[in-house]
Amino acid sequence: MRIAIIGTGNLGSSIAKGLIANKSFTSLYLSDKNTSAVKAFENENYVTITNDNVLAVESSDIVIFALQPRHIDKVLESVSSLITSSHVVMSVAAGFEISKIENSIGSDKNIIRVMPNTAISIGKSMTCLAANDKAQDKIELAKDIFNQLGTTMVIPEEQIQAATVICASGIAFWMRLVRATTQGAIQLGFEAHEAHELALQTCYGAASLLKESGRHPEEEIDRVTTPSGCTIEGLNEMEHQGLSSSLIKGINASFEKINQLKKN
Ligand SMILES: NC(=O)C1=CN([C@@H]2O[C@H](COP(=O)(O)OP(=O)(O)OC[C@H]3O[C@@H](n4cnc5c(N)ncnc54)[C@H](O)[C@@H]3O)[C@@H](O)[C@H]2O)C=CC1
Ligand SMILES: O=C(O)[C@@H]1CCC=N1
Repeated sequence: MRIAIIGTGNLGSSIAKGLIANKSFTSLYLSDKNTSAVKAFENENYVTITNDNVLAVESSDIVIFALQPRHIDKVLESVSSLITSSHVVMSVAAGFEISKIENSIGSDKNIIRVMPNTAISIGKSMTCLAANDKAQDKIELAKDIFNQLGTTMVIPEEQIQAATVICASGIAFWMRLVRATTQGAIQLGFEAHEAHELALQTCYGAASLLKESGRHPEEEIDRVTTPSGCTIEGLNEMEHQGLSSSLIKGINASFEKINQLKKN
């Protein structure tokens, strides 16, 4: 597979890191105006770092556009004449619909919207995929690539905005929960580095329990909450203060915002 990533900022460089760790390409072009985020990969085999988007597109079969929504239109226009019906074009731009990409490069081209998160750099992304009509038979190829970098789910394009909030923004939401736990632990007397380790491993354990047991979170909660014990005391206080409610409201606020971005 000859792959190019156009835009190697936060997400583009994370995808590159994951692909390089898996060596899942025959060539990888990393193209950006500013290549500082991928400088560390310059000596990797079969990796070319460049400022030349045209060279990257011409040298690849799969082109991943990891640009901000305000830049992607111009870049697509600048390379549209080079994109053939055998290319597979992937875009991670949040709120940027397939129809807009089709307007730039044509609906006869293979287009797949990909919504990963930054855990892709360590092969643990939750990546959602949606393809245009032409690329329905390329979705397996996209799954093959992104399953090496975590887990994939194919969804209708209408759900990509919601998936962005839950999975891409979700990384930030979970980070804040981990951070808040460390702040609580420091207040209870742990050193900051100890608090961080305690919070992190407990969070990892909770996610692993759900993944490996297949049980519902409330079933796991029932196993921890001793009658009249400290866990239910804390949990109920958190709910009185609106823990679940504020999380759900935050998710809805993010969703409203991403839908506004889509209209711009
Ligand atoms: N950061 C995240 O966790 C996630 C981001 N996204 C989406 O991914 C996209 C990229 O986000 P980030 O990586 O955070 O942005 P970023 O700003 O870190 O990276 C974008 C890169 O594009 C480059 N660029 C701009 N114009 C260019 C041009 N003409 N030619 C070549 N390169 C050019 C910039 O120099 C920059 O390095 C956005 O559309 C965002 O909505 C999607 C999922 C998760
Ligand atoms: O915050 C944002 O708008 C982008 C999309 C999801 C993650 N980062």
